[in-house]
Amino acid sequence: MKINVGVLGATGSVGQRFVQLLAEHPMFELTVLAASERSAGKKYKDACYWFQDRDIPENIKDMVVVPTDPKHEAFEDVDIVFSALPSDLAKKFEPEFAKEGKLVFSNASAYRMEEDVPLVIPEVNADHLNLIEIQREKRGWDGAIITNPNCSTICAVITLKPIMDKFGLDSVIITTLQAVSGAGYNGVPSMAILDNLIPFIKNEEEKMQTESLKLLGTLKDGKVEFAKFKLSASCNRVAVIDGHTECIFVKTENGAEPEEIKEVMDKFDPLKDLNLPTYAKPIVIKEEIDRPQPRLDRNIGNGMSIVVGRIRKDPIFDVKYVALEHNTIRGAAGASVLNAEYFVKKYL
Ligand SMILES: NC(=O)C1=CN([C@@H]2O[C@H](COP(=O)(O)OP(=O)(O)OC[C@H]3O[C@@H](n4cnc5c(N)ncnc54)[C@H](OP(=O)(O)O)[C@@H]3O)[C@@H](O)[C@H]2O)C=CC1
Ligand SMILES: N[C@@H](CC(=O)OP(=O)(O)O)C(=O)O
Repeated sequence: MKINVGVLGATGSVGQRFVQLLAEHPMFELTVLAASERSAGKKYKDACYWFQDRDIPENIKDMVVVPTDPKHEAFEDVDIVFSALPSDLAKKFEPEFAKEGKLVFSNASAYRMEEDVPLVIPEVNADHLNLIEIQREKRGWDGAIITNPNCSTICAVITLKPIMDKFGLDSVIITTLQAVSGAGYNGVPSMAILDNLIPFIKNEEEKMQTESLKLLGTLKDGKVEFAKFKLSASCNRVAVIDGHTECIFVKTENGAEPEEIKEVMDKFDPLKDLNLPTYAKPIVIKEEIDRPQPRLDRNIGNGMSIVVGRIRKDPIFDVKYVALEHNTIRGAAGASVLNAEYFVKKYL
C-alpha cells in the first residue's frame, strides 16, 4: 500500500521538483498540494507558473491546491508532508504539521541546526534519524521534523564522507559557483546575473560551515557531537540555471594521494542494497580533463549523483577536485524524498 503524501510550497521552484519526483512514485501517493492563500482553490496548472522542461504530470495538473493548514480536511489521510516552504514560513508551519502527527521532511533551513532535529543525508549519517525519539519526547508531538541540508552543503559533504572515513579530515576549503535556480524563480534578476558573477549569497557560507560539521558529526548519548575539522567556504552566484559546481581543497589527517581519494569516492555506495527508488550512486567520477560541467553532467543519476572530476594533487593541501550537483534535485527535493524513502524502509 502506498503512503499518502503532501507537498507544502508545491507551486515554487523546489515544490515543482517535488511534484516531478512524487507524481508516479512507487512508495508514495501524492494526494495534497498546498501553497499560499493566493493559490488555494485553484487547479495546480493555474496556480503554478511551471518552468520545468517537462510538462506538469497529467495526474497532477488538475488537482486543486489547498491552503497550508494542517487541520484542512485534505491532510486527514496524509502521513508525510514534504516542505518546500520559504524558511520563515517553515518556522511557523512545520511544527503545526508535526503536532498533527505528520512526518515533515523539510527542505527549509528553519530547524536544521536545532539539537533534537535530524539533519540527514542517508548515505552519510542515517543514524541521526534516531534523534526523533528525543524530539517527540521534548516537543510532545507524535509527528516529527526531519531536515535535509542546504544544497551546497550536500554536494560537499557527500564527497567528504568517504575521505573522512578513510583518511580523516584536517582542513577543507570550498569555493562554490551556484546556479540561479537556488534562489528561486524570482530570486536573481537577469540584469544582475547575465554577463556577471555575484560573489555573495546571504548566509550560505555560514550554513555550509556549520551544517557540514553536524552532518559529519557523531550521534552519542542523544546528541550530535560535531566533527572537528576546519572548513572555510566562499560562495558565488553564476549564470547557470541548474547545477552547483564546487572547487574543493582537502587536507587529510593521515595524508592521501589523488588516486586513493578517487578510489574511496568511487567505492562509496552505502545504500545500494536497499532499492530506494530515488537512490543513485552517490558519487560518479568523470575522467575527462574538462568535466564536470553543469549543462552536460547535472542529470547523471537522474540528478541524484554528485559528479566529481579533476581529482589532483594540491601544492598546499593534499588534493583538490571539482564536484557538481543538481541543486534542485540532489540539493533539494530529491534529498527530502530520499530521506523519506530511507525512513519508511528502516523505521515504519
Ligand atoms: N531552490 C533551491 O535550490 C533550494 C531551495 N531550498 C529551500 O526550499 C524552500 C523553497 O524554495 P523555493 O522553491 O526556491 O521558493 P519559491 O519562492 O520558488 O516557492 C515558495 C513556495 O512557498 C509558497 N508560499 C509563499 N508564501 C506562502 C504562505 N504565506 N503560506 C503558504 N505558502 C506560501 C509559495 O506559494 P504561492 O505560489 O501560492 O505563492 C510557493 O509554493 C526554501 O526554504 C529554500 O531556502 C533549499 C535548497 C535548495
Ligand atoms: N541558498 C541556496 C538555496 C537555498 O535555499 O538554501 P537553503 O535551503 O539553505 O535555504 C542557493 O541559493 O543556491
